[in-house]
Amino acid sequence: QEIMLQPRPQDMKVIGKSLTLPEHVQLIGADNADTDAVNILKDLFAGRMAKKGFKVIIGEKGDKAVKKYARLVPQKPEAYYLSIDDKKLVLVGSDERGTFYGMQTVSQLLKEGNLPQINITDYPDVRYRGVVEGFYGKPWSYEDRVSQLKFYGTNKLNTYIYGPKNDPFHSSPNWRKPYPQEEAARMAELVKLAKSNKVDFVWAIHPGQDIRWNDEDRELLLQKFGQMYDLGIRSFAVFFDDISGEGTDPLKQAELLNYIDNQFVKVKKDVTPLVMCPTEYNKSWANLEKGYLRTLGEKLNPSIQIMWTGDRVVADIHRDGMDWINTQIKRPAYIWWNFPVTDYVRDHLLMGPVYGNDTDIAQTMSGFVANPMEHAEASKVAIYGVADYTWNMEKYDPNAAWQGSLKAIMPTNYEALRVFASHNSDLGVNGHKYRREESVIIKPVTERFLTAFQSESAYPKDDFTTLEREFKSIVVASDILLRSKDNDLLIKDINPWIKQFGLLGQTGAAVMDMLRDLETSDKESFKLDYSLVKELKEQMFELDATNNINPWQPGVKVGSLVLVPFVNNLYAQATERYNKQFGENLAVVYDYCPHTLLSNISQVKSLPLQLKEKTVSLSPSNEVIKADKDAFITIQLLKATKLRSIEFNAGKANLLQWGELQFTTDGENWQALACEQDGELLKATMGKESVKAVRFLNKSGVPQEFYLRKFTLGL
Ligand SMILES: CCCC(=O)N[C@H]1/C(=N/OC(=O)Nc2ccccc2)O[C@H](CO)[C@@H](O)[C@@H]1O
Repeated sequence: QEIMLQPRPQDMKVIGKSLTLPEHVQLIGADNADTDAVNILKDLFAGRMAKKGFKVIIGEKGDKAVKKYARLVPQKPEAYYLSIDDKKLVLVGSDERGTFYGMQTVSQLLKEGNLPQINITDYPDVRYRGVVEGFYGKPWSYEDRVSQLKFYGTNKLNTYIYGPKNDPFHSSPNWRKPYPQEEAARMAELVKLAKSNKVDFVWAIHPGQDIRWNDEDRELLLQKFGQMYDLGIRSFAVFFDDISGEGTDPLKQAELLNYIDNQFVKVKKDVTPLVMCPTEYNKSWANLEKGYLRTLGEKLNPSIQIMWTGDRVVADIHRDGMDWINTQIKRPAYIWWNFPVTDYVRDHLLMGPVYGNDTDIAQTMSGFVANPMEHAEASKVAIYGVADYTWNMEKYDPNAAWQGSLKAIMPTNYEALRVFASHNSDLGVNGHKYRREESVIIKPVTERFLTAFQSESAYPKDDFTTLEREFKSIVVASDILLRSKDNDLLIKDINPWIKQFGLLGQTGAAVMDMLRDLETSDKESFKLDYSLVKELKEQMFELDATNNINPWQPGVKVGSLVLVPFVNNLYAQATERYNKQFGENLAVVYDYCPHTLLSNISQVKSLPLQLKEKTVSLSPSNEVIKADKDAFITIQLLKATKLRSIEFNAGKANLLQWGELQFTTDGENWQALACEQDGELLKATMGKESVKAVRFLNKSGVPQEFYLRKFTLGL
């Protein structure tokens, strides 16, 4: 069958039938070839080394041993030429990484236990490829990072940027301080592991929020870089994202970076080009009159890489957007792709395919790094796709890469993981309005089925069977994953979601049973299945309320785009059908949120409302909210209700000087709420009226900035 390699090689030709592994292998050139590559080679052919036998000729262009083949290697970084026939295996790298990557390919070819006869000429399309650990939330563990770096070596990714927002020594104010001994030692170990996997460990600093543009801070920054250099770091980045104030000045930023470039990078000689993250890092924030980007483009030394997230903070990358930014910054942008990061939708997992980026833009970018989830293992699905996409962009196939990633991270229980991942790929409603496909195969069946059921016409029997099988396969997949030994790190990390997924499968199956009971007019069974669904939904609610607790998007959501709405709607409508058919009055329960968010602040108006047992809340967001005068945020209830509590936290203690919490009983006339202030938290003292809506209003007559920490009504 066709040989599938990850990433897909640029050019591959099978030149004969596969051979059995040779008894004796004679290494030629091993003492000059890349050590890491030779180590893999010796593992692969362990026990077969001999003075005479099947020749394995290995080396980099310029090595004597491979002189004869040097012209066959592309003149590009990290390229290699691999040829296997019945007499010999030849592997030539354009550099050490090329040889190492060629050896990764040999390792994949030998997986089947035999030796294909093949010619491969290969090289990466994008220069810097990999991951930026740049999310808000719990940084990855040491164990996570070890597993990641090995994964990058196997998948030919050459860049890992260390920039976790919540690491105090990465960001303000402690970027000035050295790491404590223990942490420094762990970092040094990771750097060594990165090196042996041909990964640049890029240490990023995030000084912008409190940096002073003076010699003292400049020297402190160089000192910190020097300390990191002594730990083995040879690649550095400076992030100026998500800051306000003096630190956002492009001239000062450029001067500082050029100084670091001239006084540190150029002096050390073995340090890779500096990478910087601008304050205006996406097109929707670019202020062309101010000329921030143009200033950076003009002033920054040409070798300094400038990061870019695309047209918006979270966006897929397209040709026109690349042409636009490259013109502004006068160099190819270095893409920071904010996927599969979930620090703004923490209750969701993103395990679907990598898709949506143009495939004709490899030459327009100097780098492409993905910002992952705090769930390191689960992020490997997307990282695997990025490895394939950035190595051979034109030929990238999202679905093939997705299937390959699932097999790579769970070789035995691949099928169970595929079922799980296929229904856990969308983000749900979110402030960035970025969405993904989910439950793609079953989606049309659910729509067709629900339409048929609602219109009282007979639903297609095979659709019923398809749906019933899908829910059963979900229950089976969940049980298999919970016991799987394929990848303990993964199963441990996403355990709550796997359990929730199993409950969803059971709930769906029970709803299908309710429909069967209607068909057979079996009232008793219907009532039992109805109670079972009610119980299962309460278990899901309970699991959602007691796992993955965090102040932003708490809880455990699965199948939120298609399956959950489908099961909820069908459950409610089957109950309505039962009540009508048998003159009963079982409670008809939907789970959608009946309340409404209204706002004239663009960053806020598409945020989701979260309905819990006794509260309705606005989902908090990390970002600074820019509110013009008369800006408002309103939670409007389905019907006027006596409220238990009203809480509002905008991360500002002086809130009541410019803002006001108000309520209305009729949706027209607003009156101020008397509040007590506890730090930044506003608590309204409750009256006896029934409230139709509550709003926060900027009544200062001037724009204000604040954070959305909490806006919760107690029902
Ligand atoms: C070059 C990209 C910088 C970036 O994306 N920064 C953060 C980031 N920033 O996004 C914002 O919307 N930031 C922001 C918006 C308004 C005001 C201040 C910050 O979004 C990601 C997803 O949430 C986070 O993981 C990142 O750490």
